[in-house]
Amino acid sequence: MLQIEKLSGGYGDKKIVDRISFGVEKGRMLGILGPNGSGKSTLMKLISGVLEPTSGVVRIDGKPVGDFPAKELARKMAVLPQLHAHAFSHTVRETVSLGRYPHQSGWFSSWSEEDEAAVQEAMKLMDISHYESTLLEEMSGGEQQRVFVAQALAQNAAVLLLDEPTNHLDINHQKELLDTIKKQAIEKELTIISIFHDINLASMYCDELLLMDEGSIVRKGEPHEVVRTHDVEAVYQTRVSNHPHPELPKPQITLLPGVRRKPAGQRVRAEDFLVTTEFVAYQSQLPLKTVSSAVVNAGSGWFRNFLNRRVDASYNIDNSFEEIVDYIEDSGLKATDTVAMMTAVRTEYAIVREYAGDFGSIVVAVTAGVGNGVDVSQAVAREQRVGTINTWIMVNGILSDEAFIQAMITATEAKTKALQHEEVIDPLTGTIATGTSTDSCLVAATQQGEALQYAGPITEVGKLIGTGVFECTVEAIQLYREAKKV
Ligand SMILES: Nc1ncnc2c1ncn2[C@@H]1O[C@H](COP(=O)(O)OP(=O)(O)OP(=O)(O)O)[C@@H](O)[C@H]1O
Repeated sequence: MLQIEKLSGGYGDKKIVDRISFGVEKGRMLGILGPNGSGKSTLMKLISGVLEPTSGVVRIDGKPVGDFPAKELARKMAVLPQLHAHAFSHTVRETVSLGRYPHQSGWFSSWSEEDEAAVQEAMKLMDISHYESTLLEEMSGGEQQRVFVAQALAQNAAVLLLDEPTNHLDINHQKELLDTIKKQAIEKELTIISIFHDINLASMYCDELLLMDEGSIVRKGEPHEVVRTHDVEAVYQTRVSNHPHPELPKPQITLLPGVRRKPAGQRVRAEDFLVTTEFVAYQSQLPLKTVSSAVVNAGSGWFRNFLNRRVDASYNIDNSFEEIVDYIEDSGLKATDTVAMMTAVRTEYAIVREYAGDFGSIVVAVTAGVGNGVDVSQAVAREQRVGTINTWIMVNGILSDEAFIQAMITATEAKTKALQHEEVIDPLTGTIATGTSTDSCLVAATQQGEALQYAGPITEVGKLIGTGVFECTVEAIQLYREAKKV
């Protein structure tokens, strides 16, 4: 393992790195993060011995690096520097072969099968074998970067120090390179320290991160301990937002631009909803932040078009997605900018109403078909049909993440209360229904105006959602029943 103890150093009298200590176990990868000039490269140079530390010690498996003869140290530790001395007029193969230098007693004279195998493997890993005879100056920046990483890998050292290995690489090659390095770390039990500018890549690939500022460690630990909004904002002096990776338990950050959307004074109004026999639709000037269980674009996102489309009760719901996307595009809208759900209920019976409060207002839109009522507490296998209750809540205000979730809960409770009020019965159990088997809910917000941190029934917006969804659902059920009688 690699141990760094109270390491300090810099350039002449200029102290850059100040008493830094940490350790990296075999098979693990540690990422160094920090703004420009924070001392990342200087720390790497102190670890690799390019710079003489003013104090502190670096140990490999307990032995101070100063005690290793130069060539032996090079067999233990490979370095990918930030800036490469351009070895022009060298071919790819020659450049990668330089990585074998520490393993040789005499220059090329002692080129062994082992050297050849290491070079071939490194070129294969970095996907540059086909460039073997190409001159470095004839390659792109990203291709050259892969050659230098191959050179470091060919060195077959147990410790790998990488200064921005993904520099110049496109996203696929960034992923390929880091996948390869990570795999090498695990399979060959390498110890890897790598500098990153991309916090998200570092979070995804590193077991541990170290956040530096002004030559010191601000925070060190697993990615979830380091990639935190507050620390990243303080160190990089920029606004960021932290969110989960869609597939991995690794936090990711998104930059929040300094130039914000102009508050265009946009307001969602009930009279701007289009209610026809074919659909209920709302088109917003600006995208609304939306959370929904729609058919198209479910989950969260920003959308301008909202569609609740009527389909026949016998509609085949297996291939509904593609069919509804075609329908959206045929209507002249962009599916990528549209949240769409469907219903077998007659959409002209939709209830759309506006409710005003001190903070602003909300618009509630409900279509309800209750022939398909389900008592959720007695869930049993049922035939799936498209008679549903679709509930939209559009908020003129800024909803926090909590508020989006609370708005959904409040709306669902209000819907259930409406079914109770209207004594909608689950035909299978004979008990009061709590919803239908295919209900959808959508909460959208302009993200302009007043900030609404919460949306439970204790809050003003929650009260409007509760009353609004209850009233609209009751009325929609009554209309549905009236229509059935005719
Ligand atoms: N050769 C040098 N001589 C004198 N000062 C240097 C030298 N190299 C770097 N410095 C100074 O040391 C400080 C830290 O530089 P370093 O390269 O370690 O930062 P870094 O975190 O790697 O930055 P970047 O993200 O820009 O690569 C900077 O203020 C820089 O000006």
